[in-house]
Amino acid sequence: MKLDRKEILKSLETISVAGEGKNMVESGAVQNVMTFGDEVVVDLVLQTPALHIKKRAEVDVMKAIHEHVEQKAKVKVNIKIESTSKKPEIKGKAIPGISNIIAVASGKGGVGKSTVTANLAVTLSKMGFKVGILDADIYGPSIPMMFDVEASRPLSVNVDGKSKMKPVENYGVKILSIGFFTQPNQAVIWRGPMASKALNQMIFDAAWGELDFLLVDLPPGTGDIHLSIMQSLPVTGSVIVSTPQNVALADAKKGVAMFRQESINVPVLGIIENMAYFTPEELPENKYYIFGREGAKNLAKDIEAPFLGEIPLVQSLRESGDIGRPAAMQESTPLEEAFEEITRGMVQETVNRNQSLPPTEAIKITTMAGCSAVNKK
Ligand SMILES: Nc1ncnc2c1ncn2[C@@H]1O[C@H](COP(=O)(O)OP(=O)(O)OP(=O)(O)O)[C@@H](O)[C@H]1O
Repeated sequence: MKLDRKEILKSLETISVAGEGKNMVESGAVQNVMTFGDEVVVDLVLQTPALHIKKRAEVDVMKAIHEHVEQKAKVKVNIKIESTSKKPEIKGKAIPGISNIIAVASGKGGVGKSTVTANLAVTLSKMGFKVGILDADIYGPSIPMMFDVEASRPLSVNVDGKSKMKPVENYGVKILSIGFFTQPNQAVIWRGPMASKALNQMIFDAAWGELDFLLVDLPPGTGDIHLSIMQSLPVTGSVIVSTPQNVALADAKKGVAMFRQESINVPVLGIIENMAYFTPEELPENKYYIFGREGAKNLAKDIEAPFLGEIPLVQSLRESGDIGRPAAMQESTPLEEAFEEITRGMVQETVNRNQSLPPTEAIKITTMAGCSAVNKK
């Protein structure tokens, strides 16, 4: 069997890379096509490290050649990532010692963003990562309660002759929250610039030490405060929490649009579906889809973002939040497993995203993703 290179190129003109209008040949994504007997090697250059786009490009190339040229051709696709000026760039000053800053956002309030943040943090810590949470929810900082440190206050420490805030620590997670600086029950009304200043201090004037992940629990919505955080902090990526309900999904979509707008350009590492279904503790097999079914999963598909997983609505998750001991700490439970799967996905997406960053950071985190806790399935 001899394969014709021109025919192969013609077949590749029928497909495009996800997110690009032009066909693969015209857009320059196809760099080279080589044939050896019944073998074809296609070299592709993509501008995004997103795993699902790479996978889709590979499958599309194979399909096009099998359908239009030769069904039995052995197709090999080599993919190289070459970032252009459009690539997500990290803005703001790098913070020494902090490898990845992940913004957790929701769009709508009350969908469980803080609950998810707290459980992602303890899961990352159990996996061996060094983790911090910056609770930036100026309207209702709930992280101190979820970690049972409401009465604590950050101490001042001296670092290289400068006085810095030492984060409060519990369950292996370092925490700074806007809630530490307000009285309980005091309504916090911060104007955008004031809140940004306080947040900047909690990041740049704090002694976080070495962190693999700093999770930022954002306020709900897509307001000024989000814009200033995104533009002043070197945010690696964002994670969006939504329930399957339409009103929550519409707001989650706005959140995604905010992260993807040109002036912000923070990659969306994934969508998490919270309160996916209700399960009574005594009847764990029963699932009631009270907010609708798979809404956030479908949203992820629509906007071509990874779906990281779902968390059911269970009473123990609410209770553990209220008593200040995140549910994912309880071993061998379905909730622990669900959070582990989601966390592994988030780490993997961070690794993928970091392929377009300077090697030091990417290598560091890639090595850790190989650790047994992260790979455990
Ligand atoms: N999967 C779940 N099952 C049961 N209860 C949950 C679940 N997720 C969250 N909750 C509860 O719902 C309430 C709201 O959750 P949480 O404070 O995490 O939401 P949020 O999105 O951070 O809210 P906001 O940012 O608007 O303050 C809390 O009481 C929490 O315990």
